[in-house]
Amino acid sequence: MLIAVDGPAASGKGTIARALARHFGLPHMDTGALYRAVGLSALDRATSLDDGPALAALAAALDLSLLEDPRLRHAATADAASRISALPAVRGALLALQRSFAAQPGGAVLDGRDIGTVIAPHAPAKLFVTASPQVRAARRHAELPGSDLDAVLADILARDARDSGRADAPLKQAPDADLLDTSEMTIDGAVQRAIHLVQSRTA
Ligand SMILES: Nc1ncnc2c1ncn2[C@@H]1O[C@H](COP(=O)(O)OP(=O)(O)OP(=O)(O)O)[C@@H](O)[C@H]1O
Ligand SMILES: Nc1ccn([C@@H]2O[C@H](COP(=O)(O)O)[C@@H](O)[C@H]2O)c(=O)n1
Repeated sequence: MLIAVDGPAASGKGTIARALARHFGLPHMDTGALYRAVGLSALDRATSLDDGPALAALAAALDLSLLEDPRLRHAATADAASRISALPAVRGALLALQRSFAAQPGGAVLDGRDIGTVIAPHAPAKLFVTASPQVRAARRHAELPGSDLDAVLADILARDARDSGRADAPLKQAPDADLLDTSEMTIDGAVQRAIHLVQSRTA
């Protein structure tokens, strides 16, 4: 069973994707972490966030230990990830890794921005998870001690605009994806709804 989960920043797609993976006994890939790792690697090396060839080289030889780095969740890393992910050379360098994860026997759950549209458009179950920007900002603010709610909201809106507005693999709902707006849902409620939607697509 292959499940594609997409949505904007802090919508809850990672929480839902992990819960689906546990429920259906599938491996899970957080593809945003790959872009964050490339962004973090670029910040560490002072590589320009506009230098496509240099960033693609970092992505192609990605140090997977960076996926465990706590700095991956910092706002500066998220911002860098959002900038470098607009570059086709970077996206191209991460494509094979994601597609081969999606192609493993038995299936997988992947979450990101372009899973249902580019990485696995053939996935039988696709969710587009969203929530209002205010709700997403409040959730992210609660996760980041010492953060400023207005700054978190501004960061989320800027990332939404960049992720949706780029030419290559923009954030958008696939035509055959089920929309799941979690603004008014608890985590448990959202997970139960997601399981039901996947079951109805794969029965
Ligand atoms: N339905 C919900 N109700 C309340 N809190 C939620 C809900 N879903 C997720 N959360 C919380 O919101 C925060 C963001 O969720 P999560 O990390 O799953 O979002 P995401 O879309 O994967 O974020 P990102 O794209 O930035 O990686 C987490 O603290 C999570 O526990
Ligand atoms: N499939 C994807 C996944 C992520 N991105 C970019 O990475 C940034 C960080 O992702 P999170 O899911 O961890 O928030 C995100 O803002 C996107 O710019 C992507 O382009 N494609």
